[in-house]
Amino acid sequence: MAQYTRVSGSVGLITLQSPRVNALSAAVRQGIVDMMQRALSEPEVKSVVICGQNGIFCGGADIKEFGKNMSGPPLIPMIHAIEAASKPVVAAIEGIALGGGLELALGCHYRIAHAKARVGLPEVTLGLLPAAGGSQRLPRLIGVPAALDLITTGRHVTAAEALKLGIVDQVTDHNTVNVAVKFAKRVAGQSLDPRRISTYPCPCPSDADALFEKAMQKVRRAARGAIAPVACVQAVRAAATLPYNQGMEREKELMATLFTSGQARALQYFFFAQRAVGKWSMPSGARWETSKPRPVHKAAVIGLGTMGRGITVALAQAGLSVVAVETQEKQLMEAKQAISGMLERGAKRSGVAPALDKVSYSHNIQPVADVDLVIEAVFEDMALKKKVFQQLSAVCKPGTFLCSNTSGLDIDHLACQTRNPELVVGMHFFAPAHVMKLLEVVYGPKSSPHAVATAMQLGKKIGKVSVAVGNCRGFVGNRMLKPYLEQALFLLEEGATPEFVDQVLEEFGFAMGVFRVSDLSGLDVGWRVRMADGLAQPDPTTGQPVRVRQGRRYSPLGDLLCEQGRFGQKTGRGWYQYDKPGSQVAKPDPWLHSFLDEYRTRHGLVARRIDHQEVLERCLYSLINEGFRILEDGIAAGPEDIDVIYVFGYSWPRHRGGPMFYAATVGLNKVLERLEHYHQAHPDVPSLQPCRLLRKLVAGGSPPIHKWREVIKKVHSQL
Ligand SMILES: CCCCCC/C=C/CC(=O)SCCNC(=O)CCNC(=O)[C@H](O)C(C)(C)COP(=O)(O)OP(=O)(O)OC[C@H]1O[C@@H](n2cnc3c(N)ncnc32)[C@H](O)[C@@H]1OP(=O)(O)O
Repeated sequence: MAQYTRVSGSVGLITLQSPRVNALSAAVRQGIVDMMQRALSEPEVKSVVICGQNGIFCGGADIKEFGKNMSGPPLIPMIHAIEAASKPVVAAIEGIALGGGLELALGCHYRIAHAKARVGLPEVTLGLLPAAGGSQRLPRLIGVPAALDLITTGRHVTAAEALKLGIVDQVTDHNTVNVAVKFAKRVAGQSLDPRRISTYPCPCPSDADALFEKAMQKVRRAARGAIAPVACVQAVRAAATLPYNQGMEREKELMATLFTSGQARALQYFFFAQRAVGKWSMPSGARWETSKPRPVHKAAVIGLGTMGRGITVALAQAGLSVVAVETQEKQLMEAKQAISGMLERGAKRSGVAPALDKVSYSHNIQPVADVDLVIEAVFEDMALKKKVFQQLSAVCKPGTFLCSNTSGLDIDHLACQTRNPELVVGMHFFAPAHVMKLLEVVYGPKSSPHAVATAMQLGKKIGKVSVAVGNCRGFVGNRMLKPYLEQALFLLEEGATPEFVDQVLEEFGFAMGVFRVSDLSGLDVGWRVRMADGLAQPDPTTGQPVRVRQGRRYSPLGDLLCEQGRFGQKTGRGWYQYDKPGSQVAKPDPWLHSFLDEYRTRHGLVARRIDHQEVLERCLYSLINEGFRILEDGIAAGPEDIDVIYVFGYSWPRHRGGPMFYAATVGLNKVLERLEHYHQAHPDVPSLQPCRLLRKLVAGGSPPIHKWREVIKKVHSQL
């Protein structure tokens, strides 16, 4: 809807009204068309201001309408009519003007923004391009390089930057609508010809071909197979090389391909998935709306290794006071230096003062007595963590939340060490903790809804996307990773090379294949866990590693590499070789190939040709199958939780929506059929056995992903 009022005698004020972000739904578009007609037909009205209700100009097209039958007036003619109007139209931008919202503002003759407003064309993040003239008007207004940057990244810019770039004409600290109304009165009657952006020539640099070639290479490198960024470059190129009307035709053509693409569907699903995870629920019935978080002003971090340092930085940068505790004096000194460096570099990047004074350091636990929340980040060792939780429980003031950054240990065992187990939750950060967006908030059987709500709110405050998950070995992310890693090792045993497996996964869209990731994070990390689990020891009778452990197929390849001191990048050798320890350039290693040959011979394995399809299916479908088990077990509330974890924590390509959305795209019956096929070929690999929920979904006709929760509920009620 849009409301019309006459203000200050001669200004028609059109207010967009569509909670929460005044998206351009059919009703809003109809309202704009009708109210513009009214303003233009009233002789007393000399100029028009468009604004949005509740301090938000417009969040763009209504994404919920995509994929449905679009009704109401189309956006492009609506914007053209505004630009062609005979009376000046001023956009009063408060809050945000994004996507179609900014395109609407670009169709206006003037733009006035509040100092706190942000503008941008984020369509690329939804698998689209700015197709309501944005790709043709913005380069004409601010030039090709700046428009390419904004359109291909989708980044939001502040009002100050928008003014500098020339996107807005004025920025104000005062009431934006009042300022816009005054402005509209002043410009009434002035010629509008110089204000219609579509008539501007596109300022095009002399080396346009080279510029577009470079831009194309850059987006292709970053896009990991996403098609929208490429189409965005093509659309801007059309603006630079074609007259406006032909450019608009090209924009429409490119959009037609994107609009119906699977990638756009995946990215739009992912947009709503990110919002869905904030609406968490626990099997107990506790939910986000009814669970009140407690305020956290002061926090503590225990253990200042890599993770503890990153967590300290993330908390301090968000304005919290942090007590950083490290009992080893040398490590404490090093951590102080590292944390200060990270804070200084971060502050320089964002143009603010470094939050050095937010962090106080201690080599004992006493100063945590008055904090509101503690995050334990000591070495991943249950005995050590238990001891820390006992100490914290004794030292902290009543009501302090005690959180562990464990990546997979049992939260309940830690909660049992404390006087108030209801205050204990997991806060599983991902390295580097001040950079990675994901936070798994892990609730145990005793965790209170307040503790979960507080950890979720703290996550939001420090800029993380937080997902509430149940307590099990590896939680969601690492639990699903296990069968994926296992399949990758089995593929090596059967004839593949690390570089081939990685190539297939990188072509799929992962930033790095499984073996390159393993080299980066260090092979010894998993080795230590397997040793603690009694898996990595050689067979006591022969002294030879065996390929069966605990009754199922096991690959000791990773353990054997670790026994040789090959821990990955840090030792200069792992699944690949590196020029020197610490180097990041991975090269195939002939030693590793001979080692694999010898290994296969020793174990009577005959190498066979393994194709792309098998690598993808075995690695991804085993991971997806575990995802279904996680849903079946109630560890994640819905597929969106898993997908958000995988995109933000494990570099799953966003344009494929996450593993569960991908399974839905491939077809659940196909996933089931291929899992059955591989399980038949490898009956000693339980993770390939299709789980009950997957079978149930297929038997129920493979309902769309937004209906899975209903099936999951039924599965739970039958248990
Ligand atoms: C051939 C066809 C031609 C068609 C041409 C038209 C194409 C136009 C392209 C576009 O305009 S695409 C849309 C571009 N806009 C965006 O990408 C903005 C998306 N929104 C956001 O980034 C954020 O929501 C926000 C606007 C920055 C606000 O963030 P905040 O954290 O304050 O709130 P949220 O929780 O994210 O959102 C609140 C609420 O609003 C819903 N929502 C937000 N934006 C839209 C939207 N564009 N359409 C529909 N709904 C939207 C969001 O889902 C939340 O809903 P909930 O139910 O409260 O969870």
